[in-house]
Amino acid sequence: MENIVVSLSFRFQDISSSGSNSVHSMQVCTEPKVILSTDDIVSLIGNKCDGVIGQLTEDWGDTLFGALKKAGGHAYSNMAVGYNNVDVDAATRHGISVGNTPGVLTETTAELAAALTLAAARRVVEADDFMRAGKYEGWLPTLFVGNLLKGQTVGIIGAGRIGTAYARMMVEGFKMNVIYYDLYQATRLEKFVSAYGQFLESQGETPVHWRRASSPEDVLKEADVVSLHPVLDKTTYHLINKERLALMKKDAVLVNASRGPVVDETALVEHLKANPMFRVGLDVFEDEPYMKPGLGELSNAVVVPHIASASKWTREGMATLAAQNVAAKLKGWPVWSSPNVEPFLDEIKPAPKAAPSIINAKALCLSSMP
Ligand SMILES: NC(=O)C1=CN([C@@H]2O[C@H](COP(=O)(O)OP(=O)(O)OC[C@H]3O[C@@H](n4cnc5c(N)ncnc54)[C@H](O)[C@@H]3O)[C@@H](O)[C@H]2O)C=CC1
Ligand SMILES: O=C(O)C(=O)CO
Repeated sequence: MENIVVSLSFRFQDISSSGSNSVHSMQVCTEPKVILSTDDIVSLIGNKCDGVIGQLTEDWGDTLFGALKKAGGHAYSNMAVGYNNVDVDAATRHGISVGNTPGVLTETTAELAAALTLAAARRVVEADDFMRAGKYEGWLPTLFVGNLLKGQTVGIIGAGRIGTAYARMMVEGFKMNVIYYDLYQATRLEKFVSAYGQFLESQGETPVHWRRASSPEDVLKEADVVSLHPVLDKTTYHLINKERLALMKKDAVLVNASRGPVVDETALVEHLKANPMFRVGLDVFEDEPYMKPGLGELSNAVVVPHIASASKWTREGMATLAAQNVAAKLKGWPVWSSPNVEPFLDEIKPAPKAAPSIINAKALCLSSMP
């Protein structure tokens, strides 16, 4: 009998009908309290638990991995692609695998970043408030004038899966040029923009272009819109600070759907106050669930509560991948080595007998397939 603790209630797909004789017992936490503390999770783990699916709001460090190991556990998965809340070295020391859920969030998160870009650039939330307050007296040439995106430059910091998907949306949708900064070359993105530029030219339209920047500063100075999509680690903590904000255009749009601490939010509040034409769209906050003082009162900030991955398809996909990460480890199955996780989402064909994404697979010497 295997016990798995799931620290949030959601529709859970059957992971136990995969041909093995072992029986899984699954406890889905349905506490009305939605954010669990470390103590809550320790008591949910109890003294017999084989694996846990946890959330990005939880602090998965030595205490929790120690408690899981003591309860006989050896598998953990974040129900998220980002895992800055997980001390992977601590998990490895305890012999526990750490899964995450890449790929199924890419387009959903990029779409919300695009929505925040438009909302901020075209002042959608301010205008909606104005309308509901009964202040609209008739069309005016000067009412809620914002920024046109077409032909401008979008800057991407962190051009991985989500950064690339967002860039493509802005290129295809608004014919924006791209400047990006990443530690690695975004070859797929470069090829796409080049090919799309050639297509536009063949239609007699102005082509789009891309440029790989040599520093974040380069992006911030040149771009009209900057969207942040890097991982959160020591290299990206407060990547956007007072000095770098000062480099941006006075009427630029900044979007953050990565992690709150990538931006020094206190510096951002001061920048927004001093530059009323500068606008931000924020899905994530430095001290979630709180905003830094003053941010909530600023009309040049659009703020939403970390909903970038909140589409039904994505949330079901995240749950499926997280469950399969844990179940596969408990069954001793190998780790999926392809970035394509679609085979795990097929509702007709059985899922591959593999763990979709294990971060410390190498450190734990887990075998891989295909
Ligand atoms: N707001 C939300 O609901 C969501 C937020 N996220 C966040 O987005 C992040 C990115 O997700 P993916 O695109 O799937 O990951 P990814 O791993 O494909 O992309 C991250 C990119 O950041 C780059 N990077 C790392 N350090 C950097 C640095 N110092 N400067 C510039 N770039 C750097 C990497 O080279 C990589 O290309 C996640 O780690 C997570 O924190 C992800 C999904 C939903
Ligand atoms: O997957 C992630 O990293 C998230 O932030 C989920 O929304």
